[in-house]
Amino acid sequence: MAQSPLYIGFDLSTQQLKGLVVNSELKVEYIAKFDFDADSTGFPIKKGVITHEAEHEVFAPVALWLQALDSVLSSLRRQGLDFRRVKGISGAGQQHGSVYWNSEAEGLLRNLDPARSLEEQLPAAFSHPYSPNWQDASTQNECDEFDALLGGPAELAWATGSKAHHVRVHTSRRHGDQLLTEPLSQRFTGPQILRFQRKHPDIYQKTTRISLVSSFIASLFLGHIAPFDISDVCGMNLWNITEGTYDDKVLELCAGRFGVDDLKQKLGDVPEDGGLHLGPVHPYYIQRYGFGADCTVIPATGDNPATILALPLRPSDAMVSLGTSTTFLMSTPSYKPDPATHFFNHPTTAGLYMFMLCYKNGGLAREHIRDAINENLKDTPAQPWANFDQIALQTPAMGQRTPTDAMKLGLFFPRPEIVPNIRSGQWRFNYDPTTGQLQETTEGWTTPQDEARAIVESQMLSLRLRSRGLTQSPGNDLPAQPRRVYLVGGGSKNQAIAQLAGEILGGVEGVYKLDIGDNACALGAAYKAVWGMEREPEQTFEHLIGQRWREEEFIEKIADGYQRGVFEKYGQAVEGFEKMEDQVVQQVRATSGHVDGV
Ligand SMILES: Nc1ncnc2c1ncn2[C@@H]1O[C@H](COP(=O)(O)OP(=O)(O)O)[C@@H](O)[C@H]1O
Ligand SMILES: O=C(CO)[C@@H](O)[C@H](O)COP(=O)(O)O
Repeated sequence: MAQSPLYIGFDLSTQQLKGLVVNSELKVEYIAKFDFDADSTGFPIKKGVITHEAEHEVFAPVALWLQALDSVLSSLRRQGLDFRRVKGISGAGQQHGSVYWNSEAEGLLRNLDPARSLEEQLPAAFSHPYSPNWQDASTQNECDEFDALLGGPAELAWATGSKAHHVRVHTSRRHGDQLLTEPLSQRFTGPQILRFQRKHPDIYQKTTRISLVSSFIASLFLGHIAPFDISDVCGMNLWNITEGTYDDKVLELCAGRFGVDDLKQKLGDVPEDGGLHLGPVHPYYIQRYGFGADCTVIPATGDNPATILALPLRPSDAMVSLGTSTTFLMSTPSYKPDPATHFFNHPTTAGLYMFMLCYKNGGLAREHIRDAINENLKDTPAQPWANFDQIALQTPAMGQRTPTDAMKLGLFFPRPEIVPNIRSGQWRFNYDPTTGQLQETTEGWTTPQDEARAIVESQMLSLRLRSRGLTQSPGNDLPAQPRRVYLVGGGSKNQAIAQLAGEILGGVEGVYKLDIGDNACALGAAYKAVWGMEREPEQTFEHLIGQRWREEEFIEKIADGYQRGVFEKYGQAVEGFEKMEDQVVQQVRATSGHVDGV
């Protein structure tokens, strides 16, 4: 019997490259991983990047990724993958990073020699050997200019889906006698290109094309420079989402004296079809690894857009990625941009958008409280979350031991936060929902115990506050809420967090975790390749994946979602939470200068 075709999704993220192989039935057959810090040779990196403290620059050596790609392919071959079965390749790239190619690039890519590695052959193709990373914080001035250009952050968000992400003085905090500066990431590509153009005008001039990390992956497989993907291009602050074209005004600022036409050439066209056949895989891969000549390259997208492709996500579903940071993703037909959130084109489906919230304080902030509780109890169990979980579940909702108690609300940001854009710090409040009275105090708080529930509640209330305009009533007089909440990432293993996520965010059908855990974005990229290659004319991604999706094998229900009464009580808490955030932002503005809108 003929074996099923296979499809590879690559995930080129900050700290690793993964290759994940699925068959037409969406079942994972192989996974290979290259950890940049642990497995690379010859690069002075830490957590996948190089940091220049003085200028707040964070960047990655592009040659590192070349080394990683040959290594992942070799690893898949060692595992026994028959590359002749692979009919499609797609990928997921860390968002916002850019790669700068020179005039030699097309020739070098076209003439790749299978006897030599990518790392041996391609470094000469780059006009600049480094890719600015999404954690970079060197573009304060450029972000200010981007935000001011169209009238303000809200106008830039309306045009491009996001404001320029940056911070001002409020990132500084006192630690004893020292003034520590903790810049936030200014991660969108447009301001990065503007700074590059001004700082290295000669190199900018010699740059013939600019790739995103996603289109860079596709370019390596194609053997020529691939276009941007329709979703990932929205992470640049250069693409006008409603008009479906680059925004000329923003390009004018970004290109400076080199001119818009020149920049447009560097950026290239953006095809609308996320399943487009970009072309066959380059002979390098056929001869070196045994790919067939009929293997096709499909546009690679950003890692967050790829994550929503890891399942047939419906517009009323929500995904929460509980990693080092927290990201909240929804697919939605509504375009409602706001300076605190991000909108992207959906990676596969015209007429849909991806809504994203990206928080810096996720797992790390929860770990601080987990460790404080273990220390307080003088007990660090083998499962370090055991005490945190038990206490979080024993604590009543909003810490209200009796119905007349005040609700306990807090913000817990050991690192500067993106949502809201604010310096690091901790704030605790009591809130009386009957009078609307809010008071900054720790009265009635047992610290750190009460904080276990309070931090999870705080993180989930922030998600509910910012996504409520996108949810709808599922009918039967139920309040607006997601149909399902899907958890991915390291924190999705945590039963207590799952339960609180359901109580606060709702989800009429419950809270689920993906079997694939932390490989969701590589899986989404592989599914994109399946769809690109096997779709019928006009068949949507959701339809094709939905038909082949085997719920019982791929996901697990881990908690109830909507509970009448509890959800409504958290509705009152959202009001208090919003007030509290406003108050804290005002306070910080008064004491340390400018803060962006919440
Ligand atoms: N059982 C658990 N309960 C809560 N959080 C957990 C648990 N196991 C791992 N985590 C959290 O998962 C995070 C790492 O998730 P992961 O998705 O691997 O991260 P990354 O975003 O860096 O890829 C850590 O911050 C850790 O605190
Ligand atoms: O900046 C963002 C999203 O806007 C990050 O989510 C990057 O996309 C990096 O992803 P990882 O490498 O951490 O997966």
